[in-house]
Amino acid sequence: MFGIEFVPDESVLKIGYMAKLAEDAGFGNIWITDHYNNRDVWTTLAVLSLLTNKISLGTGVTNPYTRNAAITASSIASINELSGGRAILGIGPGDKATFDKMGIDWDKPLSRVRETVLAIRAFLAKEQVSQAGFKGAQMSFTTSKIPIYIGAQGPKMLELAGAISDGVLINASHPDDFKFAVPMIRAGAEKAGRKPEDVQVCAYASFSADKDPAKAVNASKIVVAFIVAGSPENVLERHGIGMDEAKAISDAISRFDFKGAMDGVTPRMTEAFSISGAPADCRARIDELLSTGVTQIVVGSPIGPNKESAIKLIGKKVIGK
Ligand SMILES: C[C@H](OP(=O)(O)OC[C@@H](O)[C@@H](O)[C@@H](O)Cn1c2nc(=O)[nH]c(=O)c-2cc2ccc(O)cc21)C(=O)N[C@@H](CCC(=O)N[C@@H](CCC(=O)O)C(=O)O)C(=O)O
Repeated sequence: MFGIEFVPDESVLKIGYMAKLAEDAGFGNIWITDHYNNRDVWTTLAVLSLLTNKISLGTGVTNPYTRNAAITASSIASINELSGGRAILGIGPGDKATFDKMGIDWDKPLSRVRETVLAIRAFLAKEQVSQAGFKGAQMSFTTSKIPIYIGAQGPKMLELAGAISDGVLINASHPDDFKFAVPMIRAGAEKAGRKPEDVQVCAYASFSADKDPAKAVNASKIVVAFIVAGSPENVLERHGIGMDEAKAISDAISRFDFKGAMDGVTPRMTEAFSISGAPADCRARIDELLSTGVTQIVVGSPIGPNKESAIKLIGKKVIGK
């Protein structure tokens, strides 16, 4: 199964046009990111509900801090009704950097995700909800079942996702990251008495495809730079990337010296943090990921040097392969 990520940092109608392209190219899911400074994720999903016919539509990912469980339940149920049952809720603990700017105290993210997912499930089942601080709140409408996926990287979040979610969206592109993550998801599912195969494992990867592999790799550099700058030490170590190299990139980013940051991106970093190159290169990496237990590839930013031609190329030469 192939998904595709769109970041609503351009007009919603432009995203709608690309969503239709993706549906026609054979993608099965669309994931819309949720950050306060971009177009609103729910407005975007509503427009996509009307512009597409069969592709699933999800938040990739929202969070439990900027909207409470009742509002998120109402929003995803409205999208599900509007799209004829194609909605998926993707929810993660959110971005600390973003919350710092919003003055939101990122306290107990693990517990907050757990209690929010369980409350949303109760709202969607039209129950009277008196958990997570609610006092008998209840939805006035229901729709068909909505899968709930969790965006996770850390060990405890991965285990939690295995225990309570229908799928896990993991920001990673390399088999070594999934050899680390999949056993934790499975352990979480087994501890909760679930079958591990009931939990979809999605490689939410930085992806860049082009007939010219060098052009594809070059287009991925800015995204890889941000991933390197934001990666915890244990992940950098796993890929043999030095803290000093990562710090040089993160310093360049904080100076808004994006060219300097991209110049600091090495082939090892591109290999570790993106799926990029010609279609055959991408397909080879995908096959490696599938062998680790990954069940869905999410084609994330930048998609390619030219988004529209990359969507068509991936449809023909990667999905269609
Ligand atoms: C909170 C954090 O979890 P994490 O899994 O590393 O979260 C990293 C990301 O998944 C998270 O930031 C996501 O929201 C990022 N994210 C997005 N975040 C956004 O805000 N918007 C997006 O659009 C978005 C997209 C996205 C797509 C895929 C994906 O995988 C992640 C994405 C963590 O530290 N986890 C620890 C647990 C920490 C812990 O134990 N906390 C305890 C106690 C801690 C304390 O006492 O404070 C608790 O919360 O109860 C762990 O898993 O081991």
